[in-house]
Amino acid sequence: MIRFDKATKRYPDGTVAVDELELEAPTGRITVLVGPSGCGKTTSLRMINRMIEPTSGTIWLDDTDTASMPAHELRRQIGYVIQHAGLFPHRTIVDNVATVPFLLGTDKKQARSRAMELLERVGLDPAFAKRYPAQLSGGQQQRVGVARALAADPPVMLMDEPFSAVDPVVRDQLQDEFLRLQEEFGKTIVFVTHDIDEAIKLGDQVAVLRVGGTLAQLASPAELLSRPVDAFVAGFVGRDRGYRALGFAASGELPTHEEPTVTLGRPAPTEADGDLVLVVDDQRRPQGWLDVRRDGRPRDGDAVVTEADLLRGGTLATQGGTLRAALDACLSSPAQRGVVVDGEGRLLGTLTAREALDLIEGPDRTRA
Ligand SMILES: Nc1ncnc2c1ncn2[C@@H]1O[C@H](COP(=O)(O)OP(=O)(O)OP(=O)(O)O)[C@@H](O)[C@H]1O
Repeated sequence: MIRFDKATKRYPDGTVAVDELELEAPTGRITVLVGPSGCGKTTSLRMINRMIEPTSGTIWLDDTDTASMPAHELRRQIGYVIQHAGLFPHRTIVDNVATVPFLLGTDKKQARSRAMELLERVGLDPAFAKRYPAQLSGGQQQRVGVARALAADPPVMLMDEPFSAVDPVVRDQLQDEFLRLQEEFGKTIVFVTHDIDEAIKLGDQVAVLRVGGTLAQLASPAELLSRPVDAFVAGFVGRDRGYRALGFAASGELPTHEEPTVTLGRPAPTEADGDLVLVVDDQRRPQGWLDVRRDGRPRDGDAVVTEADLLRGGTLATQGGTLRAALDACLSSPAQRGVVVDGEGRLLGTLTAREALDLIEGPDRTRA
C-alpha cells in the first residue's frame, strides 16, 4: 500500500505542484492518476520513490515513512517505467533487462536467462534480445521498458505515461498485455496518464487531479463514469460516458433468437427471410453477412459464398460479456440484428437493439 498523507510539493519558484494530497494506492491494484497538463501527476509519482522530495507531508509505503528509508533502498522495491522506455542505448536488449538484477548481485548468467523469460512474457520475440534499443520500434521498446522494470521483481511499479509515445493500435495491444501481466504478477501500481480512456481501461481505481495538485475524485472507473462529483470531473471524463459506463455492466444471459445461416464455401441461398443472411465457417463461427439480393438481382443458385461476398462491420457480443458489447453488436450489424457468440466464438443466435435496450433499462440492472 502507498499512502499520500497531506503530501505537498512546492518548487523553489513558489509553484505548488501538489497540495496536501490524500490518496491511498492499495496493494496489488492499479491506481491511475489522471488530469490536465500541469496538475501534478508526475510530481506526485516521483515523490513516491523520492526522485522528488515532498516539501511537507508523508508518503507511506505500507507501515514505513518513505522519508525514513535510504532512497536507494526504497527504489530497490519500486520499478519505474517512463515514456520512450528510457533504455540504455549502448546495451543490448537482454542486458537492458538484466542490468538491475545483475547490479543487485544476481549471477550474470541467471540474470540473462530471467531477462529472456521476461522478454517473452511481455510479448517480445527472443530474436530481438541481441539488438540495441535503436533497432526496435517504439512499441517494442516500451515492452522492453516494462520487462526491465519487472526484472528486479519489485512489489511496487510506478509508470509515467509508458504507452503514450506509440500509435493507437500498438497502444491498445500494450495495454491489453499490461493487464494480462498484472493479473499474473499482482503488483501495486501507480500509473500516470493524461488520457481518461486509458485511465478507465487500466485503473482499478482512478484519481482525477485538478491543476494546483488537489484530488478532485477517487473512484472506480464505473463510478467515475456514472457519478462524477462535479462539473470539472464530468467535463474531464468527457462525452459518451453513459454509453462507456455500459462497458462495466455485465449483460447477464442475453436472450437470443435462432438465426438462419449459410456456410462459407457452400452454395449461397437465392432467397432469405430478409435480404441478409448470416455466414458462418464450418465451426459455426460468424464471418459476416451475405446480401442475397445484391445489385437488386437474386444471386445465381450455383454460386458458392466466398470471403469477397461478405459484408463485415458488425461486432460480435459474447454471451456473459458487457451490455456495451451487446448493444454495439446490434447497432453495428448491417442486418440490425446483433450476433451473439459463446466463449469459443461460435454462433448462439441474434438479438435486436430493442432487446438490448430492454436489458439496459431492466429492473435487474445494478447501477454502478
Ligand atoms: N522543477 C520544477 N520547478 C518549478 N515548477 C515545476 C517543476 N517541475 C514541475 N513544475 C510545475 O509543477 C506543476 C506540476 O507539474 P507536473 O509535471 O507534476 O504535472 P503533470 O500533471 O505531470 O503535467 P503533464 O501532464 O503536462 O506532464 C506544473 O505547473 C509544472 O510547471
